[in-house]
Amino acid sequence: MAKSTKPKKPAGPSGQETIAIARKILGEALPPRWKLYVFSLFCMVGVAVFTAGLAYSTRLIVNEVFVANDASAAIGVALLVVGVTLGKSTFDYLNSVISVMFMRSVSANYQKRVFRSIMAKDVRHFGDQHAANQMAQVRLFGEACGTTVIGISNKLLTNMLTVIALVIVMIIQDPLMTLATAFLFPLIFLLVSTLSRRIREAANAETELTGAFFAIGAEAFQGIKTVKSYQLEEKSINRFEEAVDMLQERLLGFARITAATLPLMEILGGIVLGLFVVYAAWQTITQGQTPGEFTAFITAFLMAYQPAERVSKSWVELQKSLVHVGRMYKLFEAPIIQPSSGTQSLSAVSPSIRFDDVSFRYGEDSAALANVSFDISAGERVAVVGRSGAGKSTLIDLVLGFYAPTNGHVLIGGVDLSEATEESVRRSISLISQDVFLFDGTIRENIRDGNPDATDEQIEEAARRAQLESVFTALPDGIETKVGPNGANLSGGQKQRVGIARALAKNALIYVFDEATSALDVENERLIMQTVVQELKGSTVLFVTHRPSTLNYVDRVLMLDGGRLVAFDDHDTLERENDHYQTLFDLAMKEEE
Ligand SMILES: Nc1ncnc2c1ncn2[C@@H]1O[C@H](COP(=O)(O)OP(=O)(O)OP(=O)(O)O)[C@@H](O)[C@H]1O
Repeated sequence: MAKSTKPKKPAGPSGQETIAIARKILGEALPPRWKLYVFSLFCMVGVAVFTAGLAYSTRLIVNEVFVANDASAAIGVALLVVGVTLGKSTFDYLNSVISVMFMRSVSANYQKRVFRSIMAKDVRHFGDQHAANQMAQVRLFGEACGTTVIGISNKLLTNMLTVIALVIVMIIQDPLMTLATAFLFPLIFLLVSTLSRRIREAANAETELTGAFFAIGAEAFQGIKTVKSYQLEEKSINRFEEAVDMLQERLLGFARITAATLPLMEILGGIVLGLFVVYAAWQTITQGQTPGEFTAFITAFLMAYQPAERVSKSWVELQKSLVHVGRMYKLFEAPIIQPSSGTQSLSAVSPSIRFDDVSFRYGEDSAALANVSFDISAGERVAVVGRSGAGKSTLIDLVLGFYAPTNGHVLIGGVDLSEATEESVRRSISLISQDVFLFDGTIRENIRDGNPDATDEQIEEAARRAQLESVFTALPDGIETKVGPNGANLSGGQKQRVGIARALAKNALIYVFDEATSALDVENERLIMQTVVQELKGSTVLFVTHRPSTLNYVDRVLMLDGGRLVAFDDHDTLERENDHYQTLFDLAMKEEE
């Protein structure tokens, strides 16, 4: 289920926090790309100098050609103007290309980091968030990093350098008037900081809205058969449209704020121009100044105005990206709770399993497992049974080290899982679940995922042991058949057999079959269970099951009810000695029918 799409109205980060985030990302992103950056700086200075040169050349045009009435000077001045424009355009072009290279490189780098960081989270994190939502974060955060770095280090800098160069031209022409225009700066600062604050407040909700947009869409497509068979198209469409409208509203809000920047800046500029016309007329009449000086000043002012507008617009847009970058750092910094993060290896231990007074809660909910204690010997085969919600999957997740117990200890071969390395826990236990997940590749590649070091013969042997040979005869490319996205080209039973082959290739100490044979018919289940019993002699095997036939292959039955261990012995003894056992067993097995 996607989380609620309704965004809270969170306060954005403060200006100081924003500056700290900006410094952090620049500190990380610029040093490794310093050569490119130095070249980019060179281009920025080039753009600024040539732009100022262009403004200054208007003085020559007016004074040398028109005021002096010298047609012969026109060619020289014209060539100069073309040369200056060519220089400016060349640097502009180079600067744009470099900034795209820079931006892509930064975005790609952070997209990889965000993905890696999400992958490192424990499984609980994935239960809370839709996969599409997480992918939206990967994309949004990565792109925000690229936009931020390039926004600050290139766009802002180029425009600021250009403004400085043009202000120098203005000072050369008329220092007094330049000083008079300085009153604009506090006004611009006030305007920009007000808009920035509003953008930061608005940007916080964007990640959730974008996530909801992808999550709701993906959910409908993934569950398309359910959607169609229950005629839920309208419901899915309405949910998606609601998400689109909310995102749209937010994006329009951003657009309104950013779009307000330019007209407001223009009004300020218009006031300065009006004042300047009065001042220039007075100077010409009373002080006898030449029109060339005024033209150069006005050109420099007008030319400076554009980059100044761009500085303020980029600054306002930057606030939005910085909010996303801030959220990304929070993701990086959030502690990763690894249930097994010790130093001990499980590779040499015998595969016994001990639960020592284990309890487990999901958050504040009531205990999913309460005071469970048992010992499973190495090499034993145990069926884990119980009604729906009894705690079977939770127990298995604790054995797999996906969660750490809230109380008590889980030990494998005498080693507490909290003291074992995560890598050795993963390597020692093999899970074969009901919903087999396959990657989009060949059957061979999927089996190899169980053991990347396996030889081709070992892979084929694992396929044979999982009764896949009969499947291969029906598939044109045999073991090289492409399974499609999540095995879409295979039947449910074929997928389960590939999943079993992958687990067998792993050569683990402990095997957990979580309803793994539920999609197989009785005959195929029998064949596979015989294989499992024969081939996994040295390993400990747990079967979570609702099928009574599984009991033919196990030594003992572990029964849970309401999170408590209610029975643990061989089936016949339990039937004989435990009054509740048969009733509970029948109820648990009925759920299969
Ligand atoms: N991710 C979760 N967050 C909160 N509660 C959960 C979560 N997973 C399971 N539970 C709760 O924990 C209890 C045990 O669930 P569990 O999935 O372990 O039962 P189960 O015996 O495997 O059920 P089933 O046979 O239906 O798969 C249930 O009350 C369930 O609602």
